Amino acid sequence: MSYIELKDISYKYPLSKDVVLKEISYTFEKGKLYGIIGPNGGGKTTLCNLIKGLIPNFYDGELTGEVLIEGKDIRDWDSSVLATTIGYIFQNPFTQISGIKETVFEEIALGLENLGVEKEIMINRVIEVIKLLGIEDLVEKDPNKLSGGQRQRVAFASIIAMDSDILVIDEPTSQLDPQGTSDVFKIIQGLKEQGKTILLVEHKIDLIAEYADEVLVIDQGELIYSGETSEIISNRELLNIGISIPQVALLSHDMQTSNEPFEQFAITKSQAREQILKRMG
Ligand SMILES: Nc1ncnc2c1ncn2[C@@H]1O[C@H](COP(=O)(O)OP(=O)(O)OP(=O)(O)O)[C@@H](O)[C@H]1O
Repeated sequence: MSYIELKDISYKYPLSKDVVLKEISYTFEKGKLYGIIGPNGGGKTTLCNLIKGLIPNFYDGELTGEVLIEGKDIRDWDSSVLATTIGYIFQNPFTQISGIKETVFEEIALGLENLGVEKEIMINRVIEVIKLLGIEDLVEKDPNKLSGGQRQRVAFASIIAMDSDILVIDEPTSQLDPQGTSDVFKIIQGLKEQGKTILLVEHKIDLIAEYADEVLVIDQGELIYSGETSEIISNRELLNIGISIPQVALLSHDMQTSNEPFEQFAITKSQAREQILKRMG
């Protein structure tokens, strides 16, 4: 069933000469994780801004086509309902922090406070999220003095606290080390298991291979490939536009042309391991 629908979307920012999104149509289903990939400047963040409703509500510009959420045009949604239905984790965590709260605890509570959630429920919810993310050491800290990686975790916490049904996450691991990246992806997987619909911009293709159900490739404003993850990210044509494909997928391609191909095309290490173990009996 279509949950979010883009219908022939084209968009130009007020000050840009060029159209930044070009005739994009796609249907997103509830509870799936969608990876959005593509070269720099292709339009991924702009697409996120659109789905979050920042375009056209915050940015002007020229927009044609429709964004429907649960069948209703995004322009007809009440802005406060939209803000709670869709959580957005910005690419730059420095812009995510409100700047008006003195502690991380208050910062995480801010969205719930704005919604007028009862104090006790709010406190319990914030504590729950802090434990979930393992950021107990940050609660008393000044959010304005955190490192990029810490801000990224706090941004996650703030959004999870809101319990939005749709999460638009723009490069969540750009400021994180490998351990932090793996922790964040465990959280994203947990959110998916809770039935959230997740749109995730991420350059790390191995993570997309492992976690995404479907992938959209955006290049120069056009949706050039879209569909089921293994089909899209095993496409060697991606290399021509500067997108890497997982090493495991390259290995699978080699295997397909060998005398003993894999029974199933592998795009993650665990899938390749399974194929190899099968082969070994
Ligand atoms: N506020 C703005 N006003 C005018 N042009 C903009 C604005 N924001 C982005 N652009 C332009 O729109 C195009 C798409 O940018 P966007 O940030 O959506 O791409 P992206 O795929 O997310 O890039 P990256 O991977 O570098 O984050 C770029 O040419 C960019 O310069």
